[in-house]
Amino acid sequence: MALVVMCGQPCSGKSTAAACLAAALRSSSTDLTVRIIDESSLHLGRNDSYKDMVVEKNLRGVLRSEVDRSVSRDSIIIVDSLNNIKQGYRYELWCLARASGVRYCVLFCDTEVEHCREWNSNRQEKGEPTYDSNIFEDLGRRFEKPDRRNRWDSPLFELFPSRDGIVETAPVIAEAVSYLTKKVDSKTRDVKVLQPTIATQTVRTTESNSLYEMDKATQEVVNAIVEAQSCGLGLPVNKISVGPNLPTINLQRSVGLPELRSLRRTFIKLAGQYSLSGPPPPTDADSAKRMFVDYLNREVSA
Ligand SMILES: Nc1ncnc2c1ncn2[C@@H]1O[C@H](COP(=O)(O)OP(=O)(O)OP(=O)(O)O)[C@@H](O)[C@H]1O
Repeated sequence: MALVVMCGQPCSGKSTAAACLAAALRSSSTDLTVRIIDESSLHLGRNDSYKDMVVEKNLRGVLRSEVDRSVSRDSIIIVDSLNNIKQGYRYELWCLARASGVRYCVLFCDTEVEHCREWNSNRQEKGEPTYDSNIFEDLGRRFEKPDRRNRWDSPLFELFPSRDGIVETAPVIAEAVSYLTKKVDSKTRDVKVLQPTIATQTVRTTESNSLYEMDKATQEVVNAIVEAQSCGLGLPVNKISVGPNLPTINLQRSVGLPELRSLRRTFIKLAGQYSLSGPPPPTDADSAKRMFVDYLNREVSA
């Protein structure tokens, strides 16, 4: 149905605004599916995700593949991340929306950087996770303000959190809700539903596909282990098959779900990093499963 891209400086109020928009959308219609995708929903920490270009690129890849998988004609997806780079990121998200033929908009928290800095340091007192100051300053410098003349920054809804605060009843939130939920008919000219083109479909089938396949295939391997272990009442289980012509999983000890999740995350990160300097991650499910099973057999050898 729609993709909403949050955008703003670090600690500018994006998550607060995303939550207000989601609440306003949900109260506008009870049968609307609204989902927020952010770093924490993918178990990614702020400082770890932005400490250098490699992990930052990896974070973008993971978020993008999650968006690619989730965006659909019957739900509203809100991507709550910095989305600070126009060409490298907002443009790619716009391409994903276009490839899926859904509505698209950007909700910008236009907060002056000195307020963001102050709110970031106030977070410490509230016991919330903060950005380290070097990471905060670096992200602040690199921020590329959205410009409504760009297709990928349009339509642009702007909030001014330091001046107006952020509330569910803000007029801009109401405008965004109306844009996102308006019924489109032949007379509705102010709502754009993006149409796929060959170019945007190609974007979908390249890098995001690799990450998507990797994500899905590794999840299937984890499910197979969890299922086999639950049948074996928590004892180590060997020779778990995940498909014909694939190596079997031979774990020397029983591995709990949190450890499996963490191994899976590390594996996906490593595969993403490898793809920066070498070949791209595997695009087919079997290769991804083979690599992940080999990795698990090596990592859980004692
Ligand atoms: N208008 C405001 N006035 C004062 N503090 C605010 C305001 N809006 C948000 N904050 C505070 O700023 C902090 C960051 O808010 P929020 O998490 O919404 O920002 P964010 O842009 O999503 O941050 P991040 O970049 O870490 O994802 C929170 O502690 C929040 O309470």
